Amino acid sequence: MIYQSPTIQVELLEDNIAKLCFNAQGSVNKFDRETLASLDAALDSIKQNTKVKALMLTSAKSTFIVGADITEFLSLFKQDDATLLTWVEQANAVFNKLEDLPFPTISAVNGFALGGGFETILATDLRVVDTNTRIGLPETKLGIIPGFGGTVRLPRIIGADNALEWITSGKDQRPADALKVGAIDAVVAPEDLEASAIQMLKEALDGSIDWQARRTLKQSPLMLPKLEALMCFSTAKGMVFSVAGKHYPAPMAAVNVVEQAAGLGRDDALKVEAQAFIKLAKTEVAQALIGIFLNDQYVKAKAKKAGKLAHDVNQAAVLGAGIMGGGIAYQSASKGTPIVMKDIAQPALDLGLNEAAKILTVQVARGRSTPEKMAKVLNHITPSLDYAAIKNSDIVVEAVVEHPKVKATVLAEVEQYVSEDAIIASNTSTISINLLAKSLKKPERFCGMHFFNPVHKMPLVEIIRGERSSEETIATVVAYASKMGKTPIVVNDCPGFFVNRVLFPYFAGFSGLLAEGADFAAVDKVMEKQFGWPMGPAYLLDVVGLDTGHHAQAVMAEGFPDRMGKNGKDAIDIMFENKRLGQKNAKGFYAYSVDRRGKPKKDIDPVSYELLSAEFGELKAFESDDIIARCMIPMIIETVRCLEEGIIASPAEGDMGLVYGIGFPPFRGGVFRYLDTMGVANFVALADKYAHLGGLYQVTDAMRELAANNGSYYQA
Ligand SMILES: NC(=O)c1ccc[n+]([C@@H]2O[C@H](COP(=O)([O-])OP(=O)(O)OC[C@H]3O[C@@H](n4cnc5c(N)ncnc54)[C@H](O)[C@@H]3O)[C@@H](O)[C@H]2O)c1
Repeated sequence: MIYQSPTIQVELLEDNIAKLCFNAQGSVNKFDRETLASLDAALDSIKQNTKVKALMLTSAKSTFIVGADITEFLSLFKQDDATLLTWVEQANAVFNKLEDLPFPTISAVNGFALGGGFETILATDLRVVDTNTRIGLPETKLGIIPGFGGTVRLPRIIGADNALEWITSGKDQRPADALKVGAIDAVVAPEDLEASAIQMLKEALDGSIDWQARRTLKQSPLMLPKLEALMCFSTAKGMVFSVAGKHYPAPMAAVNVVEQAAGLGRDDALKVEAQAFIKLAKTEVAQALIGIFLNDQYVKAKAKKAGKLAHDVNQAAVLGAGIMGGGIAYQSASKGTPIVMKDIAQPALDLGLNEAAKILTVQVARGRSTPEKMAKVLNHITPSLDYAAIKNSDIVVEAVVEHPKVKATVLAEVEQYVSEDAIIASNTSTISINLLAKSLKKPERFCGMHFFNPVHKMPLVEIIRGERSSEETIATVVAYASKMGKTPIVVNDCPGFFVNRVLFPYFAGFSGLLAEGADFAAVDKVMEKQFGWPMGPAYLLDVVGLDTGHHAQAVMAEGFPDRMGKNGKDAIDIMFENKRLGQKNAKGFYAYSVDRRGKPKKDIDPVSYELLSAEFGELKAFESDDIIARCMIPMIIETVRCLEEGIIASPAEGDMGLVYGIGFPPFRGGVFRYLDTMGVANFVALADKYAHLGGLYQVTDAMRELAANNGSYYQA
C-alpha cells in the first residue's frame, strides 16, 4: 500500500501502475475538505514513490465522485473573500499536482462523476468510463460556476462551444455524447473498466497514445481564431440570456470567464475562474439555490425515513376519473404501481384514459418513451364503474367532485369495499380532512393527499395529517407519493392546508391593488419580470380557474374571517359573476385563443377592463415596489403563521412547498430564505408601512421578536 486514509487508498499494481481508489466511509464519494486533503497527501506519496510509472484513479463505490460536499457550501461561502480564495487556490493546487505528475494518468470512471468529481477526471490525461456513467458540471444550477478548473480544462478539451453548452446548462451527459465531443477517450462495459484503463495506460507508456500532447493542450491558451471566438461567445451569451434570464447570473458569468481566460495559460486562467467563483459564491442567488438543493435533500431524507413505517403499496385505486383522477392514475401507473380508476360515468373513464394516452403519446413522439412502455403503463390502469374492482387496493385516493356531501358518501362507501388495513386518502383542495374523517369508521387510516394540476408535471404532493390520522397512514402515503416520483411534504390540517392557505392572501393582496385601480396586466408584468414568478396573479387565477378560485377564497374567508374575510366585491367575484372562468372557457382576466400555428395565445381583453373599471373606477399607476409589497407581504406573513402554528414542520418544508407547489422563484429560495436574505427586521419595518391595509399585513409577535433579536429562520 502506497497510501491509506479513511477516504482514499493507493496501491501499486503490476507494471508499476499505481491505483488510487476513492472509497469514502459513507454510501458515496464526495469532495469534502477531508477528501481533498487526503487526495493531496496521496499524490505526495505517489510522487515520492520512485517505482510508480503511471496512475489510475478509480472508485470502490457504485459512483465515482458525486461532486463537492454541498452541505459545506453555505458556511464556507460566508467566510471572507481572502479565506475563500485560499480554499479555492489550495483545491486547485491539488488538481494541478494531479495534472502535473511526471507520468501518464487515467481516470476509470463508474457511475456519477459530477462537479468536483468531473473536474478531478479532467485533470488526468485520459478518461475511460463505463456505460452507466454520467458526467457533467451542474454548478450553474446552484448559482455558482465550476471552481476546480472546470471552466479552464473542459473548453480546452472539447472546444469552447461544447464546453459552454455543458457548463451553462449544468446537464448530466451520457457516455456516447461525451465520447462524440472528446470529453472521454473510451466507453466500456462495467466489468472491463479497470482492464481497459490499464491497457490505455500501457499504450501511453509505450508511446502509442501521446499523453503529453493532451496534457499540453489543457495547459495552453484556448486555440480560437478571433472571428470564431467572437461568434462562439456572442452566440453563447444570446442563448444564455434567453434561457437563464437576468435573475440567474451564473451561466452568463461562466461564458465571461471562459472568454476572458481564452488567451491565457492554465495558471492564469484558473485565477480568472477563482475570482468569478468567489463573487458568485457570495450572491443571494447562490445561497437561495444551494438552500433549495439542501432543502430538497432534507425533505427526501425525511420521506425515506417515513418509508420504514409504511405499508407496501402494490395496488392502488383512484376514485374519480376527472382532471386530477386521470392524472393520478397515469402517474401511479407510469411509476410502476398498478391502479384501478373508478368513476360513475363511462365517458369520464374514457376521458381519463385518453388523458393518460395523450401524455404518453407526446413522450413517445419526443423519444422519452417507447410504444411498449406506453402499452405497459396503459395496461396498469384498470378503468371501472364498479366498486368491486377496488377491493384489493392497498391505497385508495379519492378525487371526485369537490363537494363535502358527495365526498362523505364516497368515503363511507369505499370503506365497505376495501380490506381492514387499506389506506384511504382524499385529494380535496379545500375540505377539512378532520371533517371528512368523520365519514369513516376508521379515521386513523385516512389523511389528505393533495396533488397539483397538472399531476404529471407538478413535483409537490401535500400530505395532510388529520387529528386522527395514524403515523402509518401518513408514512404509507408519503412513501406512495415518493414512489410516484413526487416530493411529499406533510402538513397539519387547516383551511387551505399549507399551499392554498398562503396563496390566497397573495391573491387578496392582488385584488386589493385592483380595487384601487391597478392594471392587472401591469401587476402581472411586475410580479413576473421583477419578482420572478412564472405567472403573475391574474394569469395564475386564469389557469387555476376563477370558479375554483372563487370557491376556495370563500372557504379561506370562512376559515380565517379576521384576516381573509371580505367586504364587498373583489376582482375574483367580478370575473366569476361574469362567467369569465379563465383558460377553461377561454376568457378570464385575459382572452385565450390559438394562433395560426395552433399555439395557445393570451391577449389583453378590453372587456375585463370595462368590468373592473365599472366597479373600481379609472386605472391608476402603482410603483413596482408597491405592487410587490402589497402582493407578497400577505403571503409571507401567512407562511410564517403556518410555521408558528405547526401547520408546516420546518422552514425547509415550507420553502419547498412554495417552490415545488406554486413556482415561487427558485433564485429567491422560498419565503423563509427570502426573509433571511432581506433581514427579518427590514421585512417587519416594510410590513408595518402597510399595516393599515388590514390583518393580512400585520406581522406576528414572534416575527417582531425575531426581528428585535436579529434572528433568522435558517441556521446555516
Ligand atoms: N383541478 C385542480 O386543479 C385540482 C387541484 C388539486 C385538487 N383538486 C381536487 O381534486 C378533486 C377532483 O377535481 P377534478 O378537477 O379532477 O374534478 P373533475 O370534475 O374533473 O372530476 C371529478 C370526477 O369525479 C367523478 N365522480 C363524481 N362522483 C363520483 C363518485 N361518486 N364516484 C366516482 N367518481 C365520481 C366525476 O364523474 C368526474 O369524472 C376535487 O376534490 C378537487 O378539489 C383539483
